[in-house]
Amino acid sequence: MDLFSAEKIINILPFGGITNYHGIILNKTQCDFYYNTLMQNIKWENDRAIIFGKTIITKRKVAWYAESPFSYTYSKVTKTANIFNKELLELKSIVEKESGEIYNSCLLNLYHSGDEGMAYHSDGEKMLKKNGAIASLSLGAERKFSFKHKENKQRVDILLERGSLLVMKDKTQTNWLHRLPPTKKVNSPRINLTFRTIEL
Ligand SMILES: O=C(O)CCC(=O)C(=O)O
Ligand SMILES: [Fe+2]
Repeated sequence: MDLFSAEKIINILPFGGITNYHGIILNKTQCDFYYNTLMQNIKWENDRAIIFGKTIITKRKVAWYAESPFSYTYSKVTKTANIFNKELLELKSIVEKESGEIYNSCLLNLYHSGDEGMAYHSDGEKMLKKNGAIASLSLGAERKFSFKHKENKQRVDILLERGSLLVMKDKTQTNWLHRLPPTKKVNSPRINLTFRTIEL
């Protein structure tokens, strides 16, 4: 984070956590380049989710990348992380500079259209550093993102612009759920990268 960009960073949560919206941090050329390259080069896989005790395959695709090939268990399946490629290392460095935090892994999501989203959850897995920052970078279609407070159900919505950065930290995951609602208004793909710190 540099002194000149500090003024446009805002905490969008009224209480119970810090989630800073940094606005657009990538220019159009960078957005196009990374969107196209990641679409081609990432080892996208279908994701699994457990709904009412049944494992289903989601249309949304995912991929885990990290500094080292650590194993992780997700929806009862153990997988091994891919190693960061050149483009992910470049984006990690940009995001680290902008957020003032360091990350060692990245979960990527590919939503082919507005039909695909992600249900309310918080990212509090045991492997994640407690109250560590999660930095979310958006490419492709703009989508609405929603927070809901776990106790009083208060909602906060934000539009995640192309090339923008949202950093969830402090008590955000303890007190708030978040989701990417499906929408009829979008019919082009979105790629989201969430940089995280895994305790290895
Ligand atoms: O797609 C997004 O903007 C958020 C994804 C997310 O919440 C997650 O991967 O945990
Ligand atoms: Fe999440």
